[in-house]
Amino acid sequence: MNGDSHIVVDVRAVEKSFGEGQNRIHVLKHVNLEARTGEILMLVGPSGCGKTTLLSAIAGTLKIDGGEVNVFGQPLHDMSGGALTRFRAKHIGFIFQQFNLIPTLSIAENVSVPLLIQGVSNGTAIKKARAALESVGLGNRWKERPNKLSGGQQQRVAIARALVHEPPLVICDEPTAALDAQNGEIVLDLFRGVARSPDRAVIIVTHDNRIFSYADRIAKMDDGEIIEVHEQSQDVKPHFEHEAAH
Ligand SMILES: Nc1ncnc2c1ncn2[C@@H]1O[C@H](COP(=O)(O)OP(=O)(O)OP(=O)(O)O)[C@@H](O)[C@H]1O
Repeated sequence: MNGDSHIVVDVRAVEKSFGEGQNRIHVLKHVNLEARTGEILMLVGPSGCGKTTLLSAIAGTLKIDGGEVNVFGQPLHDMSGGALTRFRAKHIGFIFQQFNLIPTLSIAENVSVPLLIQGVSNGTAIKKARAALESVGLGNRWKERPNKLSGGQQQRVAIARALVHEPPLVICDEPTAALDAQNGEIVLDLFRGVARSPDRAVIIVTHDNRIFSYADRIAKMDDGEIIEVHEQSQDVKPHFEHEAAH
């Protein structure tokens, strides 16, 4: 990260509850968080503490009860319908826990979807999709359907799809859960490349302690609150821990 970084995600006093009456659970409790250009921000914390809920609020896929979510200066909490969809399509690449690949399309067609939404021609979209698949080590599988691929390979397709249109903000929920060390390293190096571009940022929710050294900052969450944000020196080259320490 450098001194010229800008705030790209500004989460302020965000509140979210699910359910009604006795079943109501308060999942986000006055959450404040910033993400800046040039960084990989990791969000960690125990299962059920609200990480995915917060990520969905930042991605604009979840309506919050209170507070503000500003992304590149745009108030997502005030946007709806087509404007929000268009904003997300252009600015945000997501990698969900479920890969959400379309089973009837080849993996190259799956990866080309974000480009087609932006009006890129079919031929150009497939060409770029194949290059994105190449970058995650699946260049020679481009014609195949998702169900022919392993879980880890499908996860890499989802990563290629999230990056293909070069969105300035990349948001990932457990992007390395199904990946071995070699592929995890390829993916984290791609994320680092994104985060080192001057106007881009990456936010990763993860339990995977093999990848913590790639974070510029780590935000710890517990029971609906951010309890600590810790800045990491990048003097030591980030590396993928080859021994899973789960
Ligand atoms: N759509 C929903 N309806 C009702 N409750 C929900 C909904 N989404 C999440 N929750 C609840 O909100 C709480 C936080 O869930 P969330 O998925 O954000 O946690 P998390 O920290 O991402 O967990 P994990 O690490 O296990 O993925 C949980 O108790 C969950 O059951």
